[in-house]
Amino acid sequence: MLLKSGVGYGVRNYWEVTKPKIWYLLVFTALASAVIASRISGVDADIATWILLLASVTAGSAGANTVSSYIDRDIDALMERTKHRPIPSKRIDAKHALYYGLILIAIAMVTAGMINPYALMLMAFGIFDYVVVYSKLLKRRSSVNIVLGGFSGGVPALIGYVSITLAYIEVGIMLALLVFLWIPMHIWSLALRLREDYSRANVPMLPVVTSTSTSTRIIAATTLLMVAFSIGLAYTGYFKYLYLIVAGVSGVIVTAMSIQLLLRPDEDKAWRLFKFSSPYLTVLFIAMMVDVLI
Ligand code: HEM
Ligand SMILES: CC(C)=CCC/C(C)=C/CC/C(C)=C/COP(=O)(O)OP(=O)(O)O
Repeated sequence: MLLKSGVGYGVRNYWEVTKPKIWYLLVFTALASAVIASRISGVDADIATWILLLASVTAGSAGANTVSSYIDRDIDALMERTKHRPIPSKRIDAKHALYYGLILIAIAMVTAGMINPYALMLMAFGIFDYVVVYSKLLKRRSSVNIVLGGFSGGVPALIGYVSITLAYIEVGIMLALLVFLWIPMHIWSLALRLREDYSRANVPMLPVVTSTSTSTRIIAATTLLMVAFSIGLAYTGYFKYLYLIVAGVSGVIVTAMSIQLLLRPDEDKAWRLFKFSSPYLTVLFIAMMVDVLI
């Protein structure tokens, strides 16, 4: 029975406004990067660092998503995909959501600062890039909004890495870059499937402002670039054969899906590529973690 009033109802709404199904993976990339950092460098962080990392990236992602939901409340009300969210559906007062998001961001900054200055600086950058650069400045103005806004997506992985060590920092940067390169396939396949929705809200996502053939060509090209980079990671000497096999097999699958979308574009193929994108990234990070742990 879905609660329609009372404490449980409020808690559910304040949980939902943070877009938890998104930040689960953001937090996972941060923790996975921290495990990789720990094993590659041999640094054994204390439990407090792990708890602070979990708290800061969860609060930072949840807070940034909540503030972006406040910023996007007008366009969210116009899109089928988002109009039932807590703010447009008036289950949470917009201003209350803003204050809530800002409190979460404050918690993220304090806990990141308790880890080290690098985590704090990266947290500030990641939140600024997503809330200000992407949500406030670019999302409604530029068809390449996710390029500059995409840096934020890779930041949790880098925060996870620097929370443990700066040794072999190139690995942390490569993990963040992998996420960054993954974003175009992730969002542009969704935007292709929901182009009418985005068009109604005047959000110039690339598939809205370009033809289907152009956007599917760009999706296929960015997917190939991401797959090549992911397989290249296997030859850096930090990971072993399991990751190479997983990156190879999953890379072939996601490449085939993007080429199928290019050759015979339709909404189902776009949706399937979008839905495959998150498990794909998850599996890559799991394989890297297992490779450094065994
Ligand atoms: C600028 C960068 C990004 C944009 C514009 C973006 C956009 C989106 C959008 C519009 C959705 C659908 C949300 C919904 O309808 O509930 C979504 C889902 C999701 N995003 Fe992203 N995303 C970005 C980066 C990321 C990053 C970096 C991660 C994690 C590393 C991520 C993880 C997810 C997950 C797990 C979902 C749910 C997927 C599903 O429902 O199967 N996103 N994203
Ligand atoms: C360091 C740190 C914590 C950084 C924050 C990283 C972060 C929250 C990235 C979120 C990326 C994302 C899911 C965007 C959703 O786009 P959208 O707002 O266009 O999606 P929507 O249309 O579903 O609202």
